[in-house]
Amino acid sequence: MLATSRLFSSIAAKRAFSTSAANLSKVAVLGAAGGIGQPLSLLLKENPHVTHLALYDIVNTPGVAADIGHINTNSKVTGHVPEKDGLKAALEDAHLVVIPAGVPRKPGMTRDDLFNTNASIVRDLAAAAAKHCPNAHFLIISNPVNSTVPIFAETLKKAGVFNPKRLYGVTTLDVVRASRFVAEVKNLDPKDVKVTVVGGHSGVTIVPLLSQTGLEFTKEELDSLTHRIQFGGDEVVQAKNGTGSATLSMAYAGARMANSVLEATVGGKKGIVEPSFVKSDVFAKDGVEYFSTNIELGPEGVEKINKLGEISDYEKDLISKAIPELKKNIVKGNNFVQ
Ligand SMILES: NC(=O)C1=CN([C@@H]2O[C@H](COP(=O)(O)OP(=O)(O)OC[C@H]3O[C@@H](n4cnc5c(N)ncnc54)[C@H](O)[C@@H]3O)[C@@H](O)[C@H]2O)C=CC1
Ligand SMILES: O=C([O-])CC(=O)C(=O)O
Repeated sequence: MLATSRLFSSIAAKRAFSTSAANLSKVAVLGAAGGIGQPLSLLLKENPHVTHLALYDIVNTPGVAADIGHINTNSKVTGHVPEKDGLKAALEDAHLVVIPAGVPRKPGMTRDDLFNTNASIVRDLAAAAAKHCPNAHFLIISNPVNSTVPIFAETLKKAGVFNPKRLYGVTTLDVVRASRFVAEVKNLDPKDVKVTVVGGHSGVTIVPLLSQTGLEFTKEELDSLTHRIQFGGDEVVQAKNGTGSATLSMAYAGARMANSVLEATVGGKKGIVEPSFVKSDVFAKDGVEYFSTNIELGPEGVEKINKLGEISDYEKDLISKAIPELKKNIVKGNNFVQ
């Protein structure tokens, strides 16, 4: 748990000076018994901002909650299944809802191949969230993120409770991977390598801006790193050989994103920047309603959406390939609800 300790050491230090209950909050995880859900819930149990961790899944959450609930941090842990209004109980009073519910890929599948199963799961969870915790912050992990975020937004809109500042498609894993892969090639410590990744979360829609790292790359390095960052998920899907996709690295990335949102919204910390697939004007002129760039978080959620900044011709070309695919994915999500 070294990485976890590092992730939360700054909060732990802060907590020693400020234990005000008003700074703490309920977090619900939907899909909590799954490959991502379990390690993510474990990491959230270590987060001192969390007062109550509500674990919801269609199966097995009583066991997961009993297990995680023995960890001696301050938060209460409850497990919920659909019976006895479990979803309502998990969502009511939630400040943050993290959603890794849905099926993962098998070799040979694209993320879009998950649409038929996951779209309705995400829509139904969004409808429940609209009813029971309309003001919460929502982190969407379920794939295909490029479509599930529009689905979640459209469902909230239908219920008249959509707040674009509080809906985040989780693309953190792309920057976690990019940092690791670039550090490997350049023989650096990943903690010193920050890579901005923009666009969406699938194949060519994932656009790393390697020109902004301050590092030099040969054309060969650019090609292979760009490909590895865009298709990093496939490496795990193939290695897992039919048993799923990234779960542990995703739990790490999801816990980092959740912590950043908590730090900004309840911890009062300023200047936190994370990438996220949000409602954005950056490519609105091209008909792209949602786009991931670095966003600055504040007490209300998304405070400022950064533009791309200066990018190379190589990256302009990548963007031009990402835009039509993104547009298609977003329209598909929107149409599913309308
Ligand atoms: N955004 C990202 O970067 C990443 C996204 N993912 C996506 O996350 C999702 C989950 O992946 P895994 O945890 O590996 O899958 P998994 O199959 O291990 O777990 C999914 C869980 O969702 C639950 N579930 C299904 N329907 C539900 C419903 N209606 N309500 C609540 N829970 C429900 C299942 O019972 C299961 O426990 C997949 O769609 C996967 O593609 C995976 C890795 C990275
Ligand atoms: O590849 C997948 O299907 C899961 C995912 O989104 C990732 O690992 O980035």
